[in-house]
Amino acid sequence: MTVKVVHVAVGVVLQDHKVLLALRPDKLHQGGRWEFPGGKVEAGETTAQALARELQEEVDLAIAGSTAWFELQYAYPEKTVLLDIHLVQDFTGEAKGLEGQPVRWVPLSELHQYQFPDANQPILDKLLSEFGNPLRT
Ligand SMILES: Nc1nc2c([nH]c(=O)n2[C@@H]2O[C@H](COP(=O)(O)OP(=O)(O)OP(=O)(O)O)[C@@H](O)[C@H]2O)c(=O)[nH]1
Ligand SMILES: [Mg+2]
Repeated sequence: MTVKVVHVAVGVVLQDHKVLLALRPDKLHQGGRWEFPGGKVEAGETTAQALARELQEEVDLAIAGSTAWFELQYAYPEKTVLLDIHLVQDFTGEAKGLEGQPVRWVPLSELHQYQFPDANQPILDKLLSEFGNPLRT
């Protein structure tokens, strides 16, 4: 049996040791968890294009570009996702939840207080190991 894999562009948007999180509405898959903004890559789009579109649509940020960071595949009971994670450090605009969702700039040192989709643990680990060094400000 072939499993359909949903390709998702995920943006880790960083500014001053803070990362942008948005709360997934309860009715959605993994609802009530805090996510890195992003969404499904549509036919004919590159991941970077999909990410730029999603960040504009969801949190009102215009990004100047993004850097592919790493990918991870995760099998939820109901679907399998391929998270294509990009770093974003160059953008304009003030982040706001255009779909009514709360958004927050969260210091890396406070990430452990948030609940994320089950697939996200490797993203959090890598974020803290590469950017979370409190000795470097
Ligand atoms: N955006 C985002 N999606 C994630 C993360 N972690 C994770 O497992 N996902 C999963 O990736 C899938 C696609 O994300 P999405 O719901 O944002 O897709 P989308 O914006 O295109 O939504 P739509 O289909 O309602 O238009 C969801 O099943 C979601 O649970 C994350 O950190 N950010
Ligand atoms: Mg989305």
